[in-house]
Amino acid sequence: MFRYLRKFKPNYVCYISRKNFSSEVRAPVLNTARMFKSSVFNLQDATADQVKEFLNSFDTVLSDCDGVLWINNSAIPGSAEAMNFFRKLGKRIFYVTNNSTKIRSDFAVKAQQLGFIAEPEEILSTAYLVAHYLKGIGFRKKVYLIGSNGIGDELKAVGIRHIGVGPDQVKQDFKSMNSSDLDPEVGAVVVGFDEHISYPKFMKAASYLANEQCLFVATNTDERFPKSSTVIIPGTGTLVRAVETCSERKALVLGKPHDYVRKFLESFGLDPARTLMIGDRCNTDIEFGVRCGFQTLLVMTGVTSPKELERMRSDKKPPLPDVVLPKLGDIVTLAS
Ligand SMILES: C[C@H](OP(=O)(O)O)C(=O)O
Ligand SMILES: [Mg+2]
Repeated sequence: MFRYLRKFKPNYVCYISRKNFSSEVRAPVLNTARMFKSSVFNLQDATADQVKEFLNSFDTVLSDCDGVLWINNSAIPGSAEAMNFFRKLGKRIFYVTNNSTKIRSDFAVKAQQLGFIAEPEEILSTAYLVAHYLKGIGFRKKVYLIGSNGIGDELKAVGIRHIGVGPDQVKQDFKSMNSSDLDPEVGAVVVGFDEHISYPKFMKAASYLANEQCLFVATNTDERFPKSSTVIIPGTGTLVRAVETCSERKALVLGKPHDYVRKFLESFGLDPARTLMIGDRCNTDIEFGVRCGFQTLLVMTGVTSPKELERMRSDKKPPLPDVVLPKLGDIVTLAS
């Protein structure tokens, strides 16, 4: 069994065995990205040989979606070419997204329409993870869902009933809500992205969670969606933290950078040292890659701006990516 030693933080040295990328051992391994002798290495400064060696240093590509491949429904220029280029090189491809608004097959259709080669089985979305988790623990009750049909349909696909999708506006004096408004069969509250979020939904979620036996599961805690130029788009983390506050409970979060998605990926027998995690957000994508011992590539087309990265780098604020690129498509130009 191979064992690798790598300084992860100045006062933090730990080991990783090649096959185990448990978050208990947080040691990314020495790898080609390390050959650049510093983290946050801009691949645009690499020599042609270094780019070649980097491309030969991984067999599997896990790519985040929002902010790396597309923003909303517009592909980021060059990203489809890059992902299809990796596939042509024989790399295994997974799309690992904290987005919970679609079932896997709909994500695959969206990706194909934007020029990406993608199969449903290659999509790892948090809606699918929620259904996979509840089915895995033998959950038989009903879910009160703050979220979209993406989660609802994945739950239905594994035979789990749910209520709550869609608008739920304040009808009367909201303080007059009483237990007759609650469904006694509910045994879990799930929180994902919900454009119809409302005060009654917070009241219902908190009331169900007043029962300690009621499970509390969340898809992700991204603070914001990738920035548009002028407005801030609150992410799912906004909703999850609100329900945590009013319920005085902590959610089990299934998406990046947390344990459940890591454990799910372990079932594919990936070799951490030869896996590349590509992301636009350091506290989810890069953190996830570092926890798993993957190589990490940060692109500047989503949440993290060059200025923010510079600040993180000067503050030595982990997790820092191994390598960076302005946009994913640049890798094809560098390799040609
Ligand atoms: C931002 C996140 O998507 P991801 O960047 O993980 O694809 C989400 O849609 O909540
Ligand atoms: Mg993203």
